[in-house]
Amino acid sequence: MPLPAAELHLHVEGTLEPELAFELAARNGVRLPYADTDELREAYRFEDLQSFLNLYYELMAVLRTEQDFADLADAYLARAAAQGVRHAEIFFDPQAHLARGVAMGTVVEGLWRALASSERRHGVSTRLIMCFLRDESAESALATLEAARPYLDRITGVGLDSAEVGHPPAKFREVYEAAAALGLHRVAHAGEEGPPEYITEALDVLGVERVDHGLRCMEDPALVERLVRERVPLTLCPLSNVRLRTVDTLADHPLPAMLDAGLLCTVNSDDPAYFGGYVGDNFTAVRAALGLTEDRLRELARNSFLAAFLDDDEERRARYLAEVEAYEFGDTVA
Ligand SMILES: Nc1ncnc2[nH]cnc12
Ligand SMILES: [Zn+2]
Repeated sequence: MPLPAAELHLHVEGTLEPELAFELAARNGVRLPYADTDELREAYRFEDLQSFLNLYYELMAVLRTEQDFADLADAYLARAAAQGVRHAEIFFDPQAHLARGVAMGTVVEGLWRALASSERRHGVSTRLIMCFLRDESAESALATLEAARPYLDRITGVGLDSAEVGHPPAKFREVYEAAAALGLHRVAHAGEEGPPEYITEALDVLGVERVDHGLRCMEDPALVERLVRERVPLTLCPLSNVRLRTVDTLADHPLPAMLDAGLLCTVNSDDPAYFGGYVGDNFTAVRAALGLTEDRLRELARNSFLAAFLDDDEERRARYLAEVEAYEFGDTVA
């Protein structure tokens, strides 16, 4: 039985497996510049975040209808459930779809079709987090929030993703203020490739409640101290870090040092179709490469539920936390 966990850093577009990409391409009459799934998988060798993003945005061309988004999310939820995910807070990138002429309603209602039946079909509770693309303008982010207004009953929070370096969080002060005024939760990618200062700025200027990645906080001891003191959750993605060369190998990942420092770390999959594994695979990999003890693994699972946006359902959080405490480890965690 897999370790129960919440997934808090997951881009739904990053769950597009090659097989589904070709199926949707055929369904929608979209031509992909790859002969087959093997040739596509060959393209999954990334130099850095940008080289991944290029492919990630290119493949989105196959997502056109509500049913496409529903099928994408449902396939993720099935895989995640099989690996122990009990609760998933799912990012999506509306600007990447709006730019292709796919309406906000198509994206949100399509995703919602899968999310609405997720508990019944997969035993996974869900939340939706709408991300702004940080390499687009602040005005575009504001227009995106405006376009999302009719769907805000389906959206729990906002996030910030895409190419980090050169696009500091402060650029998005206004849209985060507007999101806060609408009662939305706030997170942001910071300290993946960008410097520790971006993490501080995300906290101080955007008022984020969690930091996505946050890996480079380890370069600034005062920032680590602050993150520990303020109990700011970090949504780490170990396999992603290796594939995007943020760390050299999994054995070099700072996760053990981060836990030793008292940081509230969680383990997530980011873009599992591209980075070689879902949440359980990430747990399995860090357990093997970093020799994490059962206590540490349980702490990571506990942290995921503590950091989840379940403030509107504390009973559920308590139930999930009890599952973590009752979990009996075997040879595998996925
Ligand atoms: N790891 C990542 N960093 C920034 N933007 C992303 N969009 C999808 N995955 C991302
Ligand atoms: Zn991410």
